[in-house]
Amino acid sequence: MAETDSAAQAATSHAFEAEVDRLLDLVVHAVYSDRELFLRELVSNAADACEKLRFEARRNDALLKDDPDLRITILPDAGNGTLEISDNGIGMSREDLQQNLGTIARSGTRAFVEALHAGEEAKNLIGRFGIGFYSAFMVADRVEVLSRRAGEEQGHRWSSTGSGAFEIASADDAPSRGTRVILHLKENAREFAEEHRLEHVIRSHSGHVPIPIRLGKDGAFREITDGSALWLKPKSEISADDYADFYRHVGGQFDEPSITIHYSAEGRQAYHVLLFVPSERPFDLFDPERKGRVRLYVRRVFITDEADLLPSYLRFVRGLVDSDDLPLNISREMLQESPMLSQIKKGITNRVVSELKKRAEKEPEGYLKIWQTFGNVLKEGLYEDFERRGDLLELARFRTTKSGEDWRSLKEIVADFRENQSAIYYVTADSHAQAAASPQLEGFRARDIEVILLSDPVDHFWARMAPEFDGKPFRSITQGAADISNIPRAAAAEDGDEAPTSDVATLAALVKQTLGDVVGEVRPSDRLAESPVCLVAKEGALDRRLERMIRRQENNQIPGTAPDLELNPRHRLIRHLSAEAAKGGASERLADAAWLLWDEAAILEGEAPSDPAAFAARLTRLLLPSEPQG
Ligand SMILES: Nc1ncnc2c1ncn2[C@@H]1O[C@H](COP(=O)(O)OP(=O)(O)OP(=O)(O)O)[C@@H](O)[C@H]1O
Repeated sequence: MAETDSAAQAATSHAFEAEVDRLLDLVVHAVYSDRELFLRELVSNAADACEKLRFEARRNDALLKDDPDLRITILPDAGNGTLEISDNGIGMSREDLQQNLGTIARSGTRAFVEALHAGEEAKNLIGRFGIGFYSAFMVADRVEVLSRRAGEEQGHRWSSTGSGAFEIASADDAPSRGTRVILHLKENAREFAEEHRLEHVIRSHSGHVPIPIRLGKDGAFREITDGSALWLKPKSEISADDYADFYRHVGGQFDEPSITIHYSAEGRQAYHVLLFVPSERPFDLFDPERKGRVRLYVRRVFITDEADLLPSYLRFVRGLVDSDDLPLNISREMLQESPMLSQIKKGITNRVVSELKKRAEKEPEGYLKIWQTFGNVLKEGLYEDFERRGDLLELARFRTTKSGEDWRSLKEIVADFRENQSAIYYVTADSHAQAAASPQLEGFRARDIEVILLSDPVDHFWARMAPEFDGKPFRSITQGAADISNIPRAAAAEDGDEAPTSDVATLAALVKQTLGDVVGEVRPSDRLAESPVCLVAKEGALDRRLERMIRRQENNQIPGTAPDLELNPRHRLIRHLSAEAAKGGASERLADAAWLLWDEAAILEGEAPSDPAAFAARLTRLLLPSEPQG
């Protein structure tokens, strides 16, 4: 047999991947008060290994063979200062050991390393991301892993002191199936060889792992947890702590769940659901893949956490679904097509959305925290899930020109509509401050019309698809003609005089003639109060800020659309220039002024003048006292 030849027998030494080495160096030296969490990580791995075996045994029950009862065993030895965590799960081959325990395969650990690069301190991060297997080195100065992959003849020993390298050798004392992780405890971590300490840690962090855990001493074993499925127990028997503990195991999270959703569906299909909305952002929330991690079980057998049971805008939800009806031998490919699974997806998506709505109604403050944490992910649903768009709009909370530090729902915004107001107005920008400083807001403020201030990148996308809420369309205030002239101005007394309409029309025509095709239309504005000018995207064109964002992404390869320029007839400058235009017609001075108005509007948008040299020359000409005549 190939495995028993002398090459395979030899011990080999391998360097840790550079990132692991760096990570271990930090872990070994970290003064981290919650280091007991190493046990949860190792128990979680052992449980996963048992669940993987159960999955593979669906097709090949010989794998379970003479040892069908899956279990995790914790074996302390205070005399020798060791602690062993063993399982009779899937086990690891030589290649598995080398690959899994020498590199960074795990997304949580990768996120940890990235945050370290970003300058955060290791001890603050361990609690937030977890570092999986490598956390063993918080309490051990040497770790041995003896493992035999289910169905393979040869077992192996992996060992390391956590600095630089690890060794792998063939080992006859490996378990007949599964893995033994042996920790040689550091002097200051001997407490983890004490039975009562271990029992406490297991109960408080791993009490609901769905594989039984037993604690051994002198050849005798005591069952600490029975591995029963928490999700199948009646709610009345489960405490908040039980749920939180299970959530951390199943979700790989370290916080408290903010919503727990536990129910069984009956009827056309029977399935059991235990889902959690976290209170903190999972580290992989903005992974480009945008995948969720809800686990799928079939009759208590873990099948996969890649079944995409929820739409990607709910990817922050953690937990599991256990189906009574799906066939146990379903392949991952068949899952994609399964109508039964689509029904489950629909059912649980509706349930999560309705639980969020319930929370929003019953506990608005708690809900607001959830929105602040996950709102920018939920908003992706506004353009991805048309069916539930109405529900998601109800869930949305916004900062507006009237909200101050508070957040407003669309229902509240519509309830406070001004007389004659027919649309929900919004402005998008790269930041909240920039949105709030938009000159286009002035006319809306003067009329006391509330405008939603949007500054998440995702806002540019959903808002422009112009959905409606409660029959009211959404309108960007930086786009199209403003239809607010029939809403009375609240601060009419403070307004200056308006330039005569015909004078403004003359000025507008002159500006258009001077600027030519760079500008769309030039017209008097309703939306301004303090600023003399502003730019507005054409109706039907892209919103200006979205266009700018897309142009930046495409390296300005796509042509922009010429925006309209609006003039504020109440502004002294426009009054003055209108009068001058009406009196004298075109002049070099008015041509300079036309271009400067255009540049001023761009500057108000946070853009640079299109031709800085020409801008500077015109400004200089205007600032110089006029040359004496004759
Ligand atoms: N007891 C074990 N039995 C079998 N394989 C194991 C065991 N412990 C660890 N492994 C393997 O080592 C890999 C790395 O483990 P580690 O704890 O670092 O991350 P992880 O468990 O994959 O992370 P995550 O919790 O994100 O799934 C595991 O994915 C698994 O393949």
